Amino acid sequence: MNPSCPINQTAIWAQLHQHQRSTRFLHMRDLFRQQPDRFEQMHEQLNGLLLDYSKNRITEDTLTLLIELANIADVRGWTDKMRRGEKINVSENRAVLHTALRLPPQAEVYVDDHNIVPDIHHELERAYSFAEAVRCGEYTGAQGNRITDIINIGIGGSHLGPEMVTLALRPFQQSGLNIHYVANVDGANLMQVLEKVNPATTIFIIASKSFTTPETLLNAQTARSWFIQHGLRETDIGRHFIAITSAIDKAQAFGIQPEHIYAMFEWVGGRYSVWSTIGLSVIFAIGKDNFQNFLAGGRAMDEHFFHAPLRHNIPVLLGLIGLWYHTFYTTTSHAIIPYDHGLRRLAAHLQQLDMESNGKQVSRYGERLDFDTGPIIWGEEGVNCQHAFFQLLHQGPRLISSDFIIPINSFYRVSTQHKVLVANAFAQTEALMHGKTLAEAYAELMTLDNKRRDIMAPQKVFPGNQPSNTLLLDEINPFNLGMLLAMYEHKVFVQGVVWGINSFDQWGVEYGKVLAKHIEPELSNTDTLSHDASTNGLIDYFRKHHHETNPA
Ligand SMILES: O=P(O)(O)OC[C@H]1O[C@](O)(CO)[C@@H](O)[C@@H]1O
Repeated sequence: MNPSCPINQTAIWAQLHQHQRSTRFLHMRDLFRQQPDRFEQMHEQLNGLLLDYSKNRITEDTLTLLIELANIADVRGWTDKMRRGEKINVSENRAVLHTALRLPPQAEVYVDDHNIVPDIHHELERAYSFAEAVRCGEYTGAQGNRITDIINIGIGGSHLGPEMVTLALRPFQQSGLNIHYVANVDGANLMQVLEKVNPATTIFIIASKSFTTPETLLNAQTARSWFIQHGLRETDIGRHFIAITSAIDKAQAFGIQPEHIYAMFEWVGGRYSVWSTIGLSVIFAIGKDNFQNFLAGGRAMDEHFFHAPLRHNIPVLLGLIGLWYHTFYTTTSHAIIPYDHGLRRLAAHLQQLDMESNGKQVSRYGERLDFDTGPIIWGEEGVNCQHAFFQLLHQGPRLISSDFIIPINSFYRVSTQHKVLVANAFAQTEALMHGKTLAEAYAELMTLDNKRRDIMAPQKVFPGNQPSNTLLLDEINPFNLGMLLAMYEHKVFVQGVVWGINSFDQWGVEYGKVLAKHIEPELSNTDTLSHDASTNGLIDYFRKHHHETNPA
């Protein structure tokens, strides 16, 4: 698509709107009745991953139209541009090469005539060696102590991906190291971690691509002061503080020694960076072999995405089905429901991945898009969410799509419990799809008198027709997790391409940062305020009621 032919002015766009109007009263219950082999027709498999997308408000015609839309939007062409290293992040004039992070050492990808693959592997090998030296006790703290704790200080993409992967792969943790994450500038986050550790046995990773993110830098400075106040010397900082950044000079200015700086690359966005040395905390936890399996899983999904026909392409199908709801049904949200305790931070990671990428209403050419784009991503681990917000999914008035992510096997050898977990997940997708009719509700209430039945039956109706995708994984292991995360990255990419969005910048985050910089000194001084009445009132109230307390 180019500016002269926006996607919403194409014939296929109008056809999809027409198709939505003519099919919107179809109930999935009937679609399953009419098409007994619906599961056979509407599932895909890749290695240890199965996607069942049959519980969606779609027919074969819907898919044909959506694939046509993907072709018109040139999803294939944009994918090729991305993997070849063309600067598709036009607003920042950058290539977008998180897929290169997953390539084997012998591959070649060029940015400005420079093959970046050896650089990637050089940095990863440095990270593997350092983590191994720490894990085996060869690298010690400044006072000769064995390292026991790693604290990753970073926010957004420099936090969410690494934390989520570390939690998810807990059973694969090889070291006795405790891995902590500090993201929030709320001092409570850092302090609650620091009170658990000994500075002489702790390594701080300052993870910041830009090395300018105020929250991260303030946390890093506070950690450094705490380190000195707790018995270590200024000269010991070099042994306990390391950085991952693309701003090497800034990390050095902070006092980090060059041999402890791991390079990040300009052509990878924060929310796509867990595959790079930003994943160092993960490497500390699970070691080189497991991390390489994680990369291999991502690469397997890349190969599938690059080569499988669109009709059988897992990220393409997920992207198009999501777009069908968000744009043509104008739904506003999509839930992520992993039935796995280890994946409890998956929704948080995907929130950033999806909403920071596609939460936009202007095209990559600067034109206003007058259709609905990126959804609100939210979610919680199953089954906890069943006892929290599932009521609204089952009987609330809104159409809300969701992804159920379910491992078939648990690492913890608790089959009996695991079957209960999985049965709950399957039951939810069935209930959401099938619902319960008024007649069925009346039939269930035979023992009540008629008056009571008339009151109760409507309350027991489940409209159903609530769409869901189910993703089954053999188990949550590094390879499968790699496939899963890369799958979501490509899903977001497909949607961004069709909507005509640049999914790789994040200007929306900048404005709030600028205003915070203005307000921060105003909280301490007595200058006259010139904001709106609400903001003035809040600052004024804070000034009157805040008690100054800082560490000695
Ligand atoms: O790694 P950095 O540069 O500190 O940035 C952290 C995060 O801040 C953002 O720019 C905005 O939230 C994210 O895109 C990024 O992941």
